[in-house]
Amino acid sequence: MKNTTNNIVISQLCKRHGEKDILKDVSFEAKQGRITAFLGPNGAGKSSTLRILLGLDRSTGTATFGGSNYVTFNTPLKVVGAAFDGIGGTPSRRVKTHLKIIAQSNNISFRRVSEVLKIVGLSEKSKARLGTLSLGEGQRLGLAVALLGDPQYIVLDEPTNGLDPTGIRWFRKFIRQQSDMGKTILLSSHLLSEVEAVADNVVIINHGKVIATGELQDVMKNLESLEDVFFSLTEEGEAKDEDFF
Ligand SMILES: Nc1ncnc2c1ncn2[C@@H]1O[C@H](COP(=O)(O)OP(=O)(O)OP(=O)(O)O)[C@@H](O)[C@H]1O
Repeated sequence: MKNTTNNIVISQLCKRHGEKDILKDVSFEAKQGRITAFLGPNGAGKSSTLRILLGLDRSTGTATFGGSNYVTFNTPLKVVGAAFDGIGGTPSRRVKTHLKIIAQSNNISFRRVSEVLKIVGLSEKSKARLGTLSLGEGQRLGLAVALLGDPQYIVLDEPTNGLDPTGIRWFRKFIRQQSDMGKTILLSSHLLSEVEAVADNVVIINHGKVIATGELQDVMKNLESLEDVFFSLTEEGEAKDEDFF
């Protein structure tokens, strides 16, 4: 039986920038062994929530991994693997060196570097310079970094951006394998079709407010697609953001 204590719990996050409330009492859970998609149109508040979860920004409310704040972890990569847009690092640095530097900072064995490169299909690029990687290869490298410490929690911001159809198919299989291993997975997306293909649970956010949450099947109940759910739950017109599809 799967342990259910390794959950990501977001509770009552409120965040204001100037006059604007960008997060309004955001609460939800991502459960162990499940893929939870955090879905919403551009500007809905997804990245802001994930940044708070990863200790990169502050707010009221709490955001925890198995009951602990990200900032309390001494070697965070061994607990949480996260991938955001961009891979960082100097463009002239080689892929393997990049991973070794990150591994060293978290007390992770260099042996793990070759392992994660193999998992994400980048072994042949280990000597390539970061600046020469394609967008999709950069995404894979971001996933390699996330996996370095073999973490329980995986948090990914728009992980399929820049991937071609083969890459997207690969990603779906990859992330399912990770959840089957009992990992807790939270990924953000503004693409409904992507979420429908990969998620067990879904949390929909719009204008900084969670408007639906639950098992994908339940949220979709009696509706043909998440597009219908989204339009049925948001104000007509306002939510019709072409970029959402
Ligand atoms: N530092 C900041 N100062 C002012 N406003 C901000 C700041 N950071 C975010 N915002 C605003 O907060 C809202 C939510 O932004 P956020 O990046 O969280 O959205 P998102 O759902 O991740 O969107 P996308 O899909 O486009 O990445 C947006 O209206 C954005 O302009």
